[in-house]
Amino acid sequence: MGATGGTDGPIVVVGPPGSGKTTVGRVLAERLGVAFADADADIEAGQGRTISDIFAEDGEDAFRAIEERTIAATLADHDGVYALGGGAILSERTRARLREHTVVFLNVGMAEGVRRTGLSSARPLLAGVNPRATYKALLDARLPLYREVATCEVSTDERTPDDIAAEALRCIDERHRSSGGNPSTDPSTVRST
Ligand SMILES: Nc1ncnc2c1ncn2[C@@H]1O[C@H](COP(=O)(O)OP(=O)(O)OP(=O)(O)O)[C@@H](O)[C@H]1O
Ligand SMILES: O=C(O)C1=C[C@@H](O)[C@@H](O)[C@H](O)C1
Ligand SMILES: [Mg+2]
Repeated sequence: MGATGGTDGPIVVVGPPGSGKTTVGRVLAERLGVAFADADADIEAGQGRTISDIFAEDGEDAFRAIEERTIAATLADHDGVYALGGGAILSERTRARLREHTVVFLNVGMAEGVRRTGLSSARPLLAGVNPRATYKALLDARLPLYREVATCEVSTDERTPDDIAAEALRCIDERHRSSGGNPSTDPSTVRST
């Protein structure tokens, strides 16, 4: 039985860097009284090094392989709220696994996403010379993939994490009622924007 009592496994939170997956995911878990897990944090703990170091030492492909394995293991044995890394949905195998789960897509506009992520070197993909152009390219490429896996889409611009979490919970409840508790029976995403 999953975190909302509807489906097995965790409620999964996806979205671009800075969309608030970690921040809102924690609020969602608190409201549901369940555990929170974060794929980026689990990868760093498992590897004993930062994501920036993994990218620098082993490259992005190696990071993606670790990420895919880490997520598969947690999807199978965690029942709380689970925030994925921003690029986790690039993996076709991960997207296929997410079909069995309730997935909240936190959307963010380019200006706000760039503002929230700043120039932090903790996000190696955005650490280049033109983070604005990089962020736009990333959003353009990934938006269809976030939407492919999403059960609910919630816009996060100009809203507090509490407000976003409440909207996500309303959407999840609505979906469970209309689909008899199984997100895979109705693939259409409910957009709460
Ligand atoms: N709704 C919001 N309004 C304003 N600021 C926010 C909101 N949600 C998150 N933030 C801020 O934006 C920054 C990024 O948030 P957070 O780390 O939760 O994003 P993330 O999606 O987990 O990013 P990443 O993909 O890098 O893990 C943080 O400084 C956080 O405090
Ligand atoms: O958007 C991305 O591709 C990434 C986002 C972060 O959450 C980390 O998983 C890593 O920096 C890669
Ligand atoms: Mg995060």
